[in-house]
Amino acid sequence: MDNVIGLEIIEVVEKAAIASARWMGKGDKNMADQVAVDAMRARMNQVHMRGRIVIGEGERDEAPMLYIGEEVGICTQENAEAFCNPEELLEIDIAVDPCEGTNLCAYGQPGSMAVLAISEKGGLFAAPDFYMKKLAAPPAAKGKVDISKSATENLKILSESLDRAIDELVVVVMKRERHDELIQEIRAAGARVQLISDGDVSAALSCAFSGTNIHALMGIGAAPEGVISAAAMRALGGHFQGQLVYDPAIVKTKEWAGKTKEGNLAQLQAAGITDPDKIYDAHELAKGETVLFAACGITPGVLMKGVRFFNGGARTQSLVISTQSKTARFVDTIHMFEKQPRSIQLV
Ligand SMILES: O=C(COP(=O)(O)O)[C@@H](O)[C@H](O)[C@H](O)[C@H](O)COP(=O)(O)O
Ligand SMILES: [Mn+2]
Ligand SMILES: [Mn+2]
Repeated sequence: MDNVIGLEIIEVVEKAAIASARWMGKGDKNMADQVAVDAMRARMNQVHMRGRIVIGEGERDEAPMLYIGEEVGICTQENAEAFCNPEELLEIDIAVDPCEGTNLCAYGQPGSMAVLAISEKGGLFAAPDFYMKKLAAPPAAKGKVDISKSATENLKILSESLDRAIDELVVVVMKRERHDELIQEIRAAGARVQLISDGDVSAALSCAFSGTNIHALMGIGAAPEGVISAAAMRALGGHFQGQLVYDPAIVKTKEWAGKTKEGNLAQLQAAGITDPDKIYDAHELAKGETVLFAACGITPGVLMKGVRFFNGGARTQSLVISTQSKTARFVDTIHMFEKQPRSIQLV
């Protein structure tokens, strides 16, 4: 799978990132999202694969999305039988977030990116559009920290695993009312908190690389983003655990204000989730034999630069991670928009 689509999926995230970046700083998060969705879909439909979207995104906040169950790939085009034999093409499942951090993009803030994860059919957990409690940590702490332990206990374990004092640890937490106590606890334990408004995929991913000065992600974000983060963390050998959250009183968001715990539990049951309290590790959320992850920076982030436009083109930076080739590949691309570019700029 790696060789066949590895290179093509770089372009899928690049196209989405470029489209979204044109709306960077314009204050319109839906447009930033919509153009990324359209660009991702268009490029995906040229890839030689039989793909199925298992995680789209947007139901929760009614954002534009690639639909769950949507089929993508070259064989979904009109007259496809004239130039491809579906039986010969790879059947794969895809989790996408064409613009992860729509607010970040709309308001010109760091950390938004176009992102996707791919595995063979059945290889990715088809997470419902719920919330998820998450714990991400560096490879050295994998299997040692535990989402069922308190933040204080996990910080002690992290400190031992990384051989650094607790006050040398930085934990990323989303700035949300639901995290007020968690933030207090982390600070009381002596660690430092980096608050983010959005973009917890980037935060989870950053934990896997030493040198980012991010040592853990704690707290509750969205479940679809949890699966995408898990795919990357599995391939990188980092720690990732997730647990669905179904109680609106814990989540404390206006989106869930009208929901009930009982209603949410019934929804999970209907989705085939028999144990709503299950703690999933990265290998369960992204269990396929081969897992690919690709991201392209929209705005500048910890790991990737954002899209930089010049007259007639743009430069992007992407990251492709593969369990098959055991690589984390940073890809730097200059895109030429005109047939005869006037100049190709190293921006
Ligand atoms: O920041 C995020 C928003 O993603 P997007 O809608 O694609 O721009 C994600 O990283 C978070 O995981 C998540 O969606 C967020 O935490 C949801 O929580 P809330 O904003 O409190 O509803
Ligand atoms: Mn997102
Ligand atoms: Mn998004």
